[in-house]
Formats: sequence, C-alpha cells, structure tokens
Amino acid sequence: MTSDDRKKAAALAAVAYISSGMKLGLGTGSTAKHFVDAVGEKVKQGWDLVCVPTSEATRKQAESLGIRLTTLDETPVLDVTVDGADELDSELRLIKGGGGALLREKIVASSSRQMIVIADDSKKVATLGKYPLPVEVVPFGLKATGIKIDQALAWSGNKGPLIVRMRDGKPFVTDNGNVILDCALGHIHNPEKLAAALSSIPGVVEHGLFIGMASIAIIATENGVETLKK
Ligand SMILES: O=C(CO)[C@H](O)[C@H](O)COP(=O)(O)O
Repeated sequence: MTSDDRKKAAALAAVAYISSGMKLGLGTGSTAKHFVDAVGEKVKQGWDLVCVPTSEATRKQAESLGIRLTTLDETPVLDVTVDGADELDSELRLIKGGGGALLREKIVASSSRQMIVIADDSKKVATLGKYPLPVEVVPFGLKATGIKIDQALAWSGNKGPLIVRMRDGKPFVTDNGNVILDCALGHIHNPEKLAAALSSIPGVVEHGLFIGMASIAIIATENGVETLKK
C-alpha cells in the first residue's frame, strides 16, 4: 500500500460521517483531494451537499466535479469539515499549512460543528514539531514580525530558524496575498503557549497549530483504518 493509497483509505472512511443535506468544509492537500473526489461521487449519486472550499485549488477541483459551493457569508455555520494535516498527536493537536492554506482552513474548521482529520499513519507523532510550523505573515514589516516570532518562540520554550517559504525562486504567496514563515522547531514545547503567543503578534495572520479543533482523526495504516476521538 502506497502512502497515497493510505490517504485515500482515510478519505473514503470519512464519507461515513457525512450524509445528504449537510453543509461541508472541504480541506486542502493530497489527502483532502481524495475526500473531495468522494464528495463529487456522492453528488453524482444525487446527494444534496453544499460545500465551502478552503483554498482556490480545492474550489477548482470541487467546481470541476459539479459540487455546489457556498461561502461562509451565505452559510456561516457548517456541519463538518474534513481536512488533512501535516502532523497530529494523541490529543488531536495538529500542525497544518504545509499546502499554504492554513488561514482559510482554520476559519472554515472553526465555523464547523465538527472537524474530522484524515491522514496516513506517517502523520501521527508523539510530539509535534518535526514538521516545520507554518506561520502566515503579512509581507509588510516581515523582518520586524520575524523578530517578534523569534521572541514568542523563546518565551514558550521553543527555538529554531524561520525560513521564508519559496516557490519557483520567489516567496510563496498564499491565497490571501501573504507569505509564510516555516519555523523548524524539531520538538514543540507547550503548543498552547506558543499558539497564544503567535496569535498576539501584529503581522501574524495565522499559524498552523490547530488546537482543540479536531474531534475525530481517521488514520490509515497498512492494516486498516483506525479512528481516534476526543
Ligand atoms: O494543511 C494542509 C494544507 O494547508 C494540508 O492539509 C496538509 O499540508 C496535509 O497535506 P497532504 O494531505 O497533502 O499531506
């Protein structure tokens, strides 16, 4: 079983949590893509679903599958959001944003009654932080904001370089026109304290720590799918 097979298995298992008539948040990334495909199949079968995508990439995919889309302005409360993650721990704390969609992902997940994470087993870790923590930052004052992020890291007992995410030799620009600083921390000490410190910095739009948001994680392994609940 390849890693992509496991991602697909987790995505298909999440379909058990949705039903016709629901309002869904659609995540971003290679795992969420399989879930969006499955939603497209259900729509073809006649299910009545209305969805909010968490990125332009997911919006395009959903449109190509004929999935009816809405916005959080029209539909401010969703039933379920299903999304991938870069890392998750046993308390269902997540690192997200590897695909750069963390801001919309967090807004959509926080507007949903339930967030379900789908992942292959490589994403499950004892301690968050091996995957660099993405922090979405307004380009104005980037260096000054970076200094404040360093201070927040130190204050919460963390340390590591901040790297401006690049694509094709230029800073990667998010769907919201911002840039991303990836914080390579190794181990994240006190994620709650770090999350609060990062959220208080002017210039930081959002960070990739999703704490207290996911209530179910569907993890696909070689031996089948396991479900963790909070
Ligand atoms: O947070 C995300 C995008 O911003 C993705 O959910 C995360 O990067 C996981 O991606 P993949 O399913 O491709 O491994």
